Amino acid sequence: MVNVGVMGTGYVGLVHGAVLSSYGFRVTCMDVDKQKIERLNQGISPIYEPGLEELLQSGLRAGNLVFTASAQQVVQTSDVLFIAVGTPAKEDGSADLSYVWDVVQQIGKHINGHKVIVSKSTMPVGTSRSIAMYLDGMLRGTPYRAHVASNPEFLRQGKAVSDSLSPSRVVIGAESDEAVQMLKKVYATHLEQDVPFLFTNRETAEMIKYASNSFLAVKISFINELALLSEKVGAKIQDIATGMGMDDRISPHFLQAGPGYGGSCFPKDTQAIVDVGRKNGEELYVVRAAIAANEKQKAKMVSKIEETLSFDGTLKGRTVAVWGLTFKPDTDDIRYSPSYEIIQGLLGRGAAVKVYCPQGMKQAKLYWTDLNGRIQYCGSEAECSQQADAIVLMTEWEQFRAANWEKIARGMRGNAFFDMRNMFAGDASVLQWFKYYPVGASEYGYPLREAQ
Ligand SMILES: NC(=O)c1ccc[n+]([C@@H]2O[C@H](COP(=O)([O-])OP(=O)(O)OC[C@H]3O[C@@H](n4cnc5c(N)ncnc54)[C@H](O)[C@@H]3O)[C@@H](O)[C@H]2O)c1
Ligand SMILES: O=c1ccn([C@@H]2O[C@H](COP(=O)(O)OP(=O)(O)O[C@H]3O[C@H](CO)[C@@H](O)[C@H](O)[C@H]3O)[C@@H](O)[C@H]2O)c(=O)[nH]1
Repeated sequence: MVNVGVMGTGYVGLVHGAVLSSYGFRVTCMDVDKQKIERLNQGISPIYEPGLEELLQSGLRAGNLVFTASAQQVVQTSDVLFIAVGTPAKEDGSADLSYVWDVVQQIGKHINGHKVIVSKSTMPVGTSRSIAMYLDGMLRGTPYRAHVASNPEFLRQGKAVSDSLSPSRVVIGAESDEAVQMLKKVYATHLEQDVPFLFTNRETAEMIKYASNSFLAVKISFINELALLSEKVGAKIQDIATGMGMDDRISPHFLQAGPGYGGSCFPKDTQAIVDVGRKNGEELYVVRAAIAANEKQKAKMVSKIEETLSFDGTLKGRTVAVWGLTFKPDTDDIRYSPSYEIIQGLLGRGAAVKVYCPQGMKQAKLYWTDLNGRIQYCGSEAECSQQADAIVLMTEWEQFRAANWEKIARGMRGNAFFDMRNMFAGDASVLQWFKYYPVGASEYGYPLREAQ
């Protein structure tokens, strides 16, 4: 049986390690964050991800999932090592590969046999080859070999466990038989399940990851720009997306207009591919435009609220209830969430801001420290809306559907409802209580669908 090592226990490392342990592999997960490792050893997940904690606990109980802070232990007990550390954006938009190189150095230092090294982290084209060259240099004069492969990860947060159990595809960029054979063993379950596999070279695998994320970001920015136009010309963006999506070549996915994309991947990966383009003398105009349109979208959402609510060109004296801080539902991740910029925009125009999020408030208090003392954290959507002039729904958490609308509306000072996710478009049970402002349709253009 193959011994698997995972370096980095963020979303990708943890979910990948836990899923492989559920397939019966002995998996050692390593992280430099000792507190995280301590909690993981107690079966406590450091992130909110449906189904993950159960998987961690069953791996720990079965004894085939081990957490350690020792790089030596993970390197020396594993046949295959997955690199799953962060590759965040630097100030200039390029990918910060310092965590990746820390891990590679640890591998070179502790290596005690032939190993297959697999990058799951999203890395600019050429990085896997550089890692291979670096390790070859370090191992010169020893009997050991490092076979380096790229195996990008496509999981979505909030659906990470199910995406890992049933991935859309497995992409393997490998240039040695040892690496290919090892990854076929690791992914034997997916091979049996007829998950599509693509074997290619390392550069192509690295590019597929950036290409996929950039393309999805382009799709979102495209529909968001059309949403802004639709508001001006009396068209309805949801119907436009439905009509476009009826063409298989376009598909209806990733055509939900909203306040702009966020998260730990699209914003940094679009910037990183533009940076790679620039360094190679190719301007990626389409991706650059998607980034610019995303910034515009967030600013436009603030202007829309301001234009609707302001008395005297500012939002002084207005109270806004923001529902949802995470960049999407079913995660506690607030990285690059559009909520942050919308809140900043509202505060900058003088509004008082109250917030509520089912899972994101702990992280927000911890990381959005510049907002501490400037916004009021509330215990529920109803408390958040008390005496507010407007609700701004930022994240489409399912629990919002069960809100007591009459109670919420009666507890408010005003009755504006900005639905940045079009979650309640056409829903008469909600619309009867509010002046409703969706994204991508003029106020009078609704309901989009006839209320049942
Ligand atoms: N989050 C996602 O949904 C997702 C999906 C696909 C791909 N990716 C990519 O996967 C990579 C990891 O993303 P993430 O969101 O899981 O990261 P993360 O930021 O959540 O976690 C990274 C982890 O690596 C640890 N780490 C840092 N240096 C280390 C070292 N030297 N040794 C061991 N551990 C170390 C950190 O302590 C942290 O726990 C990134 O390149 C990202 O772009 C992320
Ligand atoms: O039609 C849509 C779809 C998404 N979004 C927004 O786009 C962002 C990203 O959403 P999503 O892609 O669902 O979340 P992630 O978990 O960031 O997953 C993306 O980024 C991961 C990290 O690279 C990849 O692995 C996944 O395949 C890719 O979907 C969020 O702010 C969403 O609200 C929209 O505004 N409209």
